[in-house]
Amino acid sequence: MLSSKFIHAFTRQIYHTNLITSATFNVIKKHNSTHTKNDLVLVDVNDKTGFSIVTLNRPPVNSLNLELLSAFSSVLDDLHKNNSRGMILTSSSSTVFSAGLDINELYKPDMDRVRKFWTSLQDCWIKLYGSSFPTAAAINGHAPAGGCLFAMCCEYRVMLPKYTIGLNETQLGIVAPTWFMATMKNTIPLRQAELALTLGKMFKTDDALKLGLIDEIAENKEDAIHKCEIFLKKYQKIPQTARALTKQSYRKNDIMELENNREADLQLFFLAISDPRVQSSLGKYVAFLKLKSRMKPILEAVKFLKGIFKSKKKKN
Ligand SMILES: CC/C=C\C/C=C\C/C=C\C/C=C/C(=O)SCCNC(=O)CCNC(=O)[C@H](O)C(C)(C)COP(=O)(O)OP(=O)(O)OC[C@H]1O[C@@H](n2cnc3c(N)ncnc32)[C@H](O)[C@@H]1OP(=O)(O)O
Repeated sequence: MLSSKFIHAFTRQIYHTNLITSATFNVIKKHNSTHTKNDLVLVDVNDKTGFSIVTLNRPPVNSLNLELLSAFSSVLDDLHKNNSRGMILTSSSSTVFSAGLDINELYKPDMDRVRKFWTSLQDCWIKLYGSSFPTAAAINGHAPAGGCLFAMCCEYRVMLPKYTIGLNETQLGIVAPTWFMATMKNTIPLRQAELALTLGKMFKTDDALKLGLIDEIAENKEDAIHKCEIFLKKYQKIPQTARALTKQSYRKNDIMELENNREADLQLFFLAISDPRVQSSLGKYVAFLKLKSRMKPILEAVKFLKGIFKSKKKKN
């Protein structure tokens, strides 16, 4: 009953998007690139392929706060309305794809804002994981937690060498929501997902490839985007509605589970972040991140000096 209702709704939605005239799409094409409020998310449409490159642009680490999530959510709406031919998700940072949820939204939160924040995150996940258009992630930097989640929502992942990706929540003393877990279960083998989730494991690029958490390794960002384009082009020969319905049917149980329990999920989140032990873990983590950031110049100076000593030793 539920599934036929769901398929029916999605079929209507997809037929609806197919019927949207190309006029709306041309508006985007003509301008070629569109930027959201505050430029937190940049959108560039490739005239030749019709693929949109969506760039998360919140320096320094693209941590996902309410404003970034709201901007991303409306970009996903636009792509859907404009019957996008495909999306490539990437980052404007040279070392971080996304640092995941902004810890400042979770630590000592303002309850009004945190409700909007969590609802926006739910919106983004439902729209991205269930998108009718095909998606690929060009992971040009570290992708912990929420960063990994958004990459896993895409159907294909290309990552640059020597970065890390994973759902590390347990390391922070928090529990990944069930829909985060479901997304990982849809990406890597079940047992590996359980181990990765309970250990809060971050995988280096090579290991992520072996595990199937990513699909390819690229030399640099341009190469990653190119590889994503090659993937998206494969769908050009496949009838659009059949492809979209297959994807959405495949993911529908996970999506319906959240759709039907959004308020309960929100309440569970409130309960979790109100727990003094969770707040204490988050507080320690915020302090650790700040300390690490401040120590960076010292660590870099030590590395530099070590290099000089090493080269002097070699000469002698
Ligand atoms: C039933 C439910 C139970 C419990 C629910 C409760 C909560 C569960 C909800 C959801 C699950 C959580 C999902 C998440 O996404 S949590 C976020 C996890 N993210 C991380 O652990 C990443 C932390 N960051 C890093 O590891 C590094 O920053 C990174 C590798 C990404 C980049 O390293 P780099 O050396 O390039 O930069 P840094 O010097 O470390 O950072 C620069 C700057 O940015 C600040 N920063 C970093 N990450 C975050 C973040 N996630 N949020 C906010 N701010 C962040 C860092 O402090 C530095 O700031 P400053 O000190 O001002 O320079």
